[in-house]
Amino acid sequence: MESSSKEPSSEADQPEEEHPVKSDSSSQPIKISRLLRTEFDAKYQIVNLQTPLNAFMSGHYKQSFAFHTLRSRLPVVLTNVIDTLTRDKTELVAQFASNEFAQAAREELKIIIGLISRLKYELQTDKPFHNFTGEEPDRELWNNFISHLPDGERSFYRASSLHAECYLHRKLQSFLENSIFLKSYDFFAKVKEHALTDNMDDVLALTKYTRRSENSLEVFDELLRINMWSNCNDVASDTEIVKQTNRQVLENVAAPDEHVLVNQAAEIWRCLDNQKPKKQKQVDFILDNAGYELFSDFILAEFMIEKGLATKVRFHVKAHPWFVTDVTERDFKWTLEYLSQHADYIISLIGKKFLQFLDEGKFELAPISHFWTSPHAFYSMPHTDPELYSSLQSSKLVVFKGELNYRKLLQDVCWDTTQEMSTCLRGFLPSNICVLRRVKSEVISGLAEGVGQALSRQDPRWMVSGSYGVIQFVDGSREFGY
Ligand SMILES: O=P(O)(O)OC[C@H]1O[C@](O)(CO)[C@@H](O)[C@@H]1O
Repeated sequence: MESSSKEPSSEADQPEEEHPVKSDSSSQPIKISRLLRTEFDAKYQIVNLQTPLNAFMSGHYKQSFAFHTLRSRLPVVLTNVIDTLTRDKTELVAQFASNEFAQAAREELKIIIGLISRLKYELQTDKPFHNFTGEEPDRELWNNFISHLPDGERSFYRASSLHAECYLHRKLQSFLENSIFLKSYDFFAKVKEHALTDNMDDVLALTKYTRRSENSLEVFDELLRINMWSNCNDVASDTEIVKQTNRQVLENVAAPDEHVLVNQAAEIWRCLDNQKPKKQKQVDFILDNAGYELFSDFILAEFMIEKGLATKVRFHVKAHPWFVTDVTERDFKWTLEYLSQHADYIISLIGKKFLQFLDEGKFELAPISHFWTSPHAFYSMPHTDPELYSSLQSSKLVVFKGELNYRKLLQDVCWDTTQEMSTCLRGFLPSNICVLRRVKSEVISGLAEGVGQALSRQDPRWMVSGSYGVIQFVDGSREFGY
């Protein structure tokens, strides 16, 4: 989803270009953008700064990844959706409408393309968020949220980027929800399917590697690292590292990995492997991306079940397509079916085993909650979705996968990198918490003193490249008496 095929058409469409010029005082090239505000910056009051410490991530700060996302990445996502709809028009009409209604479906498709173009224009011109006025099941939640945003934080570049990104993806989905013919269409279904089918070598390698694993902390630690590195769907295609890293982990799992900035595997192991036998030990996975990442989630969950670390793993999926590659119920089931029917015997066997786990209640799909596709940071869960919060309280460990979950845990704030994670959670601690995430934005906490500074000197893009990761743990036991 990262490549664009459209030419920018207006000033607001122009990507940020940085033209190297010679400064007067030295022969060093400097960037014009450092000297001049662009028309865009002036119009939308963008400041040429990094995100200040303790501020929300926002497109307001030009030197932030949030700005890059709003200015360059999200318009491309929308352009690609429009391109796909235009390209697949005939196929879609045939799939979703009978002959009798083909013309009406074509008209509707045109309207949807128009709505997406309008959303893109609103994004590029920092327009305010609009209420939801259709049949969205979570309409009230969203409208309530929008109405409580302070005046100056209700548009794309003024809002926190968490809110802006969530709003954009929610609006995109609402165009389908409110359609007649395309209600059940998923703009990103094919992208998600390819995220698995294009990576079957990795699926097979991981399957073979994890058969007959020992029940030990070392193996568990490896699996956590493999799983954390699998969180790569969203990382820009400039990072060849992404593909390689997982292979490296598979090939040389014993090697110390200085790209894992925090590794609390031992604490997670202790939390699950406490000697006291328990009748029920449930682990919850708050899933992120479909494809190879979801497969690697199944592998980690399988290990937990088979080694007695959990009696049940409950998977939380998104209520509807979300952030391009997030797992929905359909993706979850499609993945299991695809694996179980695969021509490769080993893959089909593992697919069938996972289906059996589902039958036996060792794997479970959690009830669908709109909280995961809301704009809310997780600390608000006890108030906005008390039922979900209390269901997580019965879990031994809640595993949060990926970047967006991490940002929601930390409220999308640019914390001091050494801030304790438990502080950043702002009281959100339904149970023990584990996060497995590649670092893709400036939101991070829990690093040792000096690590952030050293990385910034060595690699200024360390926070956004996706080539560093964290395996973090927050102990919820004291509070809840586990
Ligand atoms: O799939 P993940 O790990 O949640 O990553 C997606 C997120 O990462 C980003 O690319 C950077 O924060 C966001 O735009 C998006 O929220």
